[in-house]
Amino acid sequence: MSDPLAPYDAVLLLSYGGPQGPDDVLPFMRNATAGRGVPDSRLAEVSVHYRRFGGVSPINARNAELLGALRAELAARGSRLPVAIGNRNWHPFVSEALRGLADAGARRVLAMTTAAYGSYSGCRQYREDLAGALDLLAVGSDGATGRGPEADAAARVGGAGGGPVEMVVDKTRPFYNTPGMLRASADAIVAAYDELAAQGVPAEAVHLILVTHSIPVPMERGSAPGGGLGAESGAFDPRCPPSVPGSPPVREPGVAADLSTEISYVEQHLGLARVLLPVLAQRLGLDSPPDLDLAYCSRSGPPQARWLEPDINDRIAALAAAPEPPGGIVVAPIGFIADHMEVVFDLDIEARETAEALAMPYARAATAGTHPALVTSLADLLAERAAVARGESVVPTSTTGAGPFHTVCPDSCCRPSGGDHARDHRITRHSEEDS
Ligand SMILES: CC1=C(CCC(=O)O)c2cc3nc(cc4[nH]c(cc5[nH]c(cc1n2)c(C)c5CCC(=O)O)c(CCC(=O)O)c4C)C(CCC(=O)O)=C3C
Ligand SMILES: [Fe+2]
Repeated sequence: MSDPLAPYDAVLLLSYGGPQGPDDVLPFMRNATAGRGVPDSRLAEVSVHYRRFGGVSPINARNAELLGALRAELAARGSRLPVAIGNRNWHPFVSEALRGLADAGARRVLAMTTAAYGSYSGCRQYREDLAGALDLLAVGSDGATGRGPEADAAARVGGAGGGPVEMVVDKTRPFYNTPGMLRASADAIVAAYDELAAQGVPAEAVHLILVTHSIPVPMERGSAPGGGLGAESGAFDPRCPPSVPGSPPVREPGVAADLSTEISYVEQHLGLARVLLPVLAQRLGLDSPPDLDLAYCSRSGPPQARWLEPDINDRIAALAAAPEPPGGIVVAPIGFIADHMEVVFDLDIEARETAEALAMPYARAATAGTHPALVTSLADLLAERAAVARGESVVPTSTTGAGPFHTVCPDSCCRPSGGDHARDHRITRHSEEDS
């Protein structure tokens, strides 16, 4: 019997990666900031966050848990495909993961990111990582020496890996608008409200702040399939040449793609918020939904660059200074699916300290993690993408009414900045059947 995820022969979870010990911190930080205009002062500051946790990022353990849960769910659905993890900035790198899958016989891989929302960082940049890894694979290297042109060249000369392999990798759509994401977020926020209630702060007195990773304003403008606000008209920007020379435009078999409904990084969050808030009102017995309040954490980049605001700490301070301050604050990191460094440092340490200094009761909602509803939705998304690859008709579901996001990334998807085509890099090619 064929695998439910056929025609794919392997699944790859794409993630950011993080240091596994003190000696990894600096090289990891160099990878994470290489060529990205992050000042040395910020590199030093974030390195201290990692050292505070013994140089071990929590992201590796969280990703291992997700990998385990996804493997179990796929096995329960009758799939025998290997499921691996590959990271952008630390071992196992995407190149190492693909080499491992290739050595096990995989030639057509289905990739899914741990990023729930589409943006350059969460979508296109992973496709660039894949393109680089596929290049290494094609010349016969395992890429174990890491990223960057020099490392790549060294890996090629060293030839540590097996022989050259041609592989095709496809990627699933963002999953912020799946039922699992909604369910997991609602459960976590209700639990955080309960935590404050136990401290004597009733739900009516709580102010909810949804939090996500800040990104540069130009990246926000580029963060939609049509090239975002930077594109002049239409879903596809005719000025943007195919990223892979000679590749035909991407078409989705069986999917009536209305890309005009595709929305930017911020709009994706607001879309989830708009369906989440009424669910919360109902679950918490509130007369009206909590206010829609989205704040940002983990700003990076030089001080003069514009990033999405308000910062979560500034937002807490503003609420505390309001004429009628709330009785307590629930901070819900809906932008992240796991408790990695941005959550355990920026929210559990920094933002909590801000709230405590202002005598503001504070509870941080859990991330979705391995919530069974999320794992179900992730497996559904893999199945959906496999059906598209088989040429079957699929109707992608969306809880937000604003999607569904494209199942196959259009060429113009998630640019680093709204109008800056010169910065477009090579991205992975899709398989023949999709184009
Ligand atoms: C949108 C987004 C997500 C969510 C989507 C996704 O999950 O992918 C995300 C996740 C993560 N970001 C992470 C870590 C870092 N991000 C950095 C820097 C940056 N992030 C950016 C954006 C995002 N980042 C951007 C625009 C930069 C500026 C430089 C650049 O344009 O790339 C830096 C450099 C130092 C700094 O400037 O903070 C670090 C160390 C970790 C791992 C945490 C751990 O170890 O537990 C994770 C999951
Ligand atoms: Fe980041």
